[in-house]
Amino acid sequence: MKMKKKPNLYLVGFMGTGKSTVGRQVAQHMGLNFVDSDHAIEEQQGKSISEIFASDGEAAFRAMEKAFVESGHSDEGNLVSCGGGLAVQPGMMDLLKSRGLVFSLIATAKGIYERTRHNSNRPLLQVENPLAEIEKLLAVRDPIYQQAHCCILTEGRTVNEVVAHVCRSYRLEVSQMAR
Ligand SMILES: Nc1ncnc2c1ncn2[C@@H]1O[C@H](COP(=O)(O)OP(=O)(O)O)[C@@H](O)[C@H]1O
Ligand SMILES: O=C(O)C1=C[C@@H](OP(=O)(O)O)[C@@H](O)[C@H](O)C1
Ligand SMILES: [Mg+2]
Repeated sequence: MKMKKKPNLYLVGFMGTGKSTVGRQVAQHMGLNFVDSDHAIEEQQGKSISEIFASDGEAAFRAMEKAFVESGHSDEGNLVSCGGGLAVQPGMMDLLKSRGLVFSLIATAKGIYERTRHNSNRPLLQVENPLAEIEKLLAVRDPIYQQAHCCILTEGRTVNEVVAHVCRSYRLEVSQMAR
């Protein structure tokens, strides 16, 4: 990544770790433009994530995420809250890291289940046993999320605490890049 005053910050991590909620607030604090990959894709496609999964399928959605990363936003000044599966595609962590800083938000399967169980807008969790599905997906995805520049625990911490931690870590990473 080239040295930039306000490098892009990509928030990655599993569904329900708080990427969208935390990202919006961090963007406000840091003067970054807030982009949510799911919202950007919904707007571009004119339908919801659930409708995209139902009508086009998951593989098509992953191609839309890749196209978003490659050409859907400028290369500095953005905070991008990524959909949970975006960073998992082969080569994607390296691509994100070439475009900015990448931070992972981390939570346990149980915590994720509690945060997502009352929502029906995540098609991958609309199954008979969502907790088992979360555990299965986490086992595959965790090693990939851990390749981020920085991993931030969210369990047992308020949104405000996580926001403050992300802001501190972003400032620190930017100041170290300037040296
Ligand atoms: N640190 C936290 N503590 C408690 N609840 C949280 C925390 N972070 C996020 N949440 C809640 O979890 C749910 C999922 O958050 P969201 O930002 O949509 O996650 P993601 O974008 O990673 O899927 C929301 O209801 C949000 O308010
Ligand atoms: O983990 C995933 O594969 C997905 C995560 C979702 O975003 P959030 O992580 O913001 O819930 C959304 O992109 C889609 O339902 C698929
Ligand atoms: Mg989200």
